[in-house]
Amino acid sequence: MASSTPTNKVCILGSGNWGSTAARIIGDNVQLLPDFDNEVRIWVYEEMVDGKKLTDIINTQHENVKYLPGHKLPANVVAVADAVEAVKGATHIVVVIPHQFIQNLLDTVHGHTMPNARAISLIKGIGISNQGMTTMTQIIHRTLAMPVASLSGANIANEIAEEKYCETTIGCSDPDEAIVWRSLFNTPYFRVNCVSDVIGVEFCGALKNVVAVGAGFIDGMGLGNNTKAAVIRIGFLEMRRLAMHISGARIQDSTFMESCGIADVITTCYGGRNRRLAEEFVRTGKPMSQLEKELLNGQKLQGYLTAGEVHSYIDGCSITDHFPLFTNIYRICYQNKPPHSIFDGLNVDFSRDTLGQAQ
Ligand SMILES: NC(=O)c1ccc[n+]([C@@H]2O[C@H](COP(=O)([O-])OP(=O)(O)OC[C@H]3O[C@@H](n4cnc5c(N)ncnc54)[C@H](O)[C@@H]3O)[C@@H](O)[C@H]2O)c1
Ligand SMILES: O=P(O)(O)OC[C@H](O)CO
Repeated sequence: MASSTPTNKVCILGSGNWGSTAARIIGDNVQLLPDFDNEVRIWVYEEMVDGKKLTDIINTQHENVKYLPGHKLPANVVAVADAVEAVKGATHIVVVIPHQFIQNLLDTVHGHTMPNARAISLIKGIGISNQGMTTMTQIIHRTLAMPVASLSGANIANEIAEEKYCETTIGCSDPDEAIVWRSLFNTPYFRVNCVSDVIGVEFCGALKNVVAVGAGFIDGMGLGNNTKAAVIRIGFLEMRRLAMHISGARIQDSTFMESCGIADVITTCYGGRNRRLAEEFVRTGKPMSQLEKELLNGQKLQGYLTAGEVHSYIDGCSITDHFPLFTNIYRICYQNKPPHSIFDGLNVDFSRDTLGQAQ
């Protein structure tokens, strides 16, 4: 009996630590989904590794030896250096690059995507524009004019590549689309829960990186678990307050109780790169950008950039008094304030929210 031709095809834009881990999952899952083409193209920001192109290494060794060493990628994951070539024929586009590079990439593929394509953002970061704060799904939708979902959770990529059980959250406003995205990502060790709150999911993912920087400062000062728990609690409340201020009724409070919310704040404040380098920042006094170059082998930090972006927004709205932790973290990162100043003014009453919603 002739098998029907698959109507769907996945492309992954980004091949860092998380992009490569997502490729392992999706590469395996499409082989179980008759509606999906077996080939999954992954766009690689081309670079030379030990004298060879990273795309050639991935396509011959089936391993991203730089960003996810020690874990094989399924052979149906094909590395492509040209982003336009990567999105050709793709109906499902997974966007997973550090947020600082998003607009360039979208401008490159603009006009080359399929009319029926849709996207999902795995990025943890926000954008600042004349219109205020924008999420990654809003930026993708604005540039590529397609439906966009979000995925975020307590998801340290290396642990997922080792197939250690965890959860994640997909935010998708269309329930039918949510089922398809779930089928691409869900595995016995990577459990997906879908909610309809697209931007709530991504605000959680972006803002937790600022809290992670604060947690790293606490570790750098050697202050212990109770102090870190206080920073996590206050940070979580500031995340929620800022997201609600910006997007109000469009965000569901229950989203903060999903993996993308409380669970991610916890994992990131104990196991993430942003936490680790913030600890080094306190111990060595070196700038974050220098530590990123020295210690991450090409991987990128989002937290200290997001602290700057959040500050530019809340300062522009004259609401820094409502966000003392975010403000202190910004000043320690960028204004040479001492790490201990993280505790300045942490006496905001979150039980009576007088901030209101942005107009
Ligand atoms: N690594 C994790 O554990 C993890 C987990 C969940 C979410 N995320 C999020 O996923 C997103 C991607 O992070 P990652 O961990 O996959 O990447 P990464 O930090 O491991 O790697 C950096 C990537 O950026 C690419 N790059 C470098 N310069 C570039 C440029 N000028 N233009 C485009 N790309 C360039 C590199 O080739 C590399 O693929 C981030 O928003 C991150 O917060 C990461
Ligand atoms: O390593 P980080 O700090 O970028 O955090 C990784 C993930 O976002 C944790 O969920």
